[in-house]
Amino acid sequence: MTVSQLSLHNFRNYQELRLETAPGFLVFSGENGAGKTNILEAVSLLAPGRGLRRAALRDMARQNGAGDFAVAAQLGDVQIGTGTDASTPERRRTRINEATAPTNDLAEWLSILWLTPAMDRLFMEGAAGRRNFLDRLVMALEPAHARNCARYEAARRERNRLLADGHLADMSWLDGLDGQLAQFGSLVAEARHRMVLALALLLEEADSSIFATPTLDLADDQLRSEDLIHDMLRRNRPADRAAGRTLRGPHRADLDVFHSAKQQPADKCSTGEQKALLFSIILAHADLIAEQREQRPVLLLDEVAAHLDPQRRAALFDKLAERGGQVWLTGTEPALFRDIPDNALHFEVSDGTVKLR
Ligand SMILES: Nc1ncnc2c1ncn2[C@@H]1O[C@H](COP(=O)(O)OP(=O)(O)OP(=O)(O)O)[C@@H](O)[C@H]1O
Repeated sequence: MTVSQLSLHNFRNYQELRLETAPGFLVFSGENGAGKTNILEAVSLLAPGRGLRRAALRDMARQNGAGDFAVAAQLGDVQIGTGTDASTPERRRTRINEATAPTNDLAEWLSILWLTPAMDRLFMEGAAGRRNFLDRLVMALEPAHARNCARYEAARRERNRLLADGHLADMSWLDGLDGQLAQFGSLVAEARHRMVLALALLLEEADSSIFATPTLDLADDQLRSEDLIHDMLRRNRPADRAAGRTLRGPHRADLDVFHSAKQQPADKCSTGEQKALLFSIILAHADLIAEQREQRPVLLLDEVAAHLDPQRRAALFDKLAERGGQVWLTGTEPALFRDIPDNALHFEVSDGTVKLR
């Protein structure tokens, strides 16, 4: 499935926009602040979660607009849409084929992944960013992962509240929450484990001549079965009570990435090498989606071309073209996309308007 039409209403610097798109490459160029990333962010909202900037919904609504916003897409004969109402700007609403639907159901329709300049620091910063990236990779493969993560998080929040309040007279409540954490935590951890194993197999065979090949590992990966998680939660109750929160569990998972050839952890690699590791992961993951979901991903690549030398840039375009799917690319200079396949659609973005070049 790919996006055949994108419509925006009061989203960031777009009052109204309707864009006819096609499978393959979609290139958006224009000067700084024109609204290129905003388009990619809009597409990223067609997946569960907070989108590629992880921004608050309120910030996405156009300033000086009515306070609401809408992003809608046509996927062949399927219509999906998400946004807010002016009366409830903090609440996201989603519609699939004109019927209200849980936002997590969006994962059933599109496998969306992105790389943004902010992700250049993915390996340097805390585990939360990598966990988020990991869960996106899993969700693009197994749509149910979005729902399982949400259920785990809801149970964890509730358990943390109980631990922080110290109202533990009703132990059966805590028992029930531990059961839920173990059940959904196990589904989350098993899905991450499956994806990392499958991706590692593809990465072993990947061509490492252009982009460095990583090996992947999951921290605390033994803690996967429902029974093990349940036992751990029971044993950790005194420590959790003292801390007022759940100290251990799948919410602390981390994705460890190593540069295979250099035998170095990713955070010790150069900026360019780190970016190359991310490209390798994204490309292998696109193959995994094709293999397991029999569809191609929608890739949102924000300003990736500018940071590659011409040879690597051309190699990236080739590799993406081989894989098919839909690739949304941004850059300030149209010249950056000279080596892109002929059938690409080039758009010029200027101050919240988009024109076909
Ligand atoms: N809620 C909003 N309402 C109106 N305008 C907004 C809103 N949020 C952001 N903007 C505007 O959108 C513009 C930024 O758009 P975007 O980040 O898409 O630019 P870009 O073309 O990707 O730029 P760059 O090349 O610098 O990355 C800025 O001018 C910003 O002020």
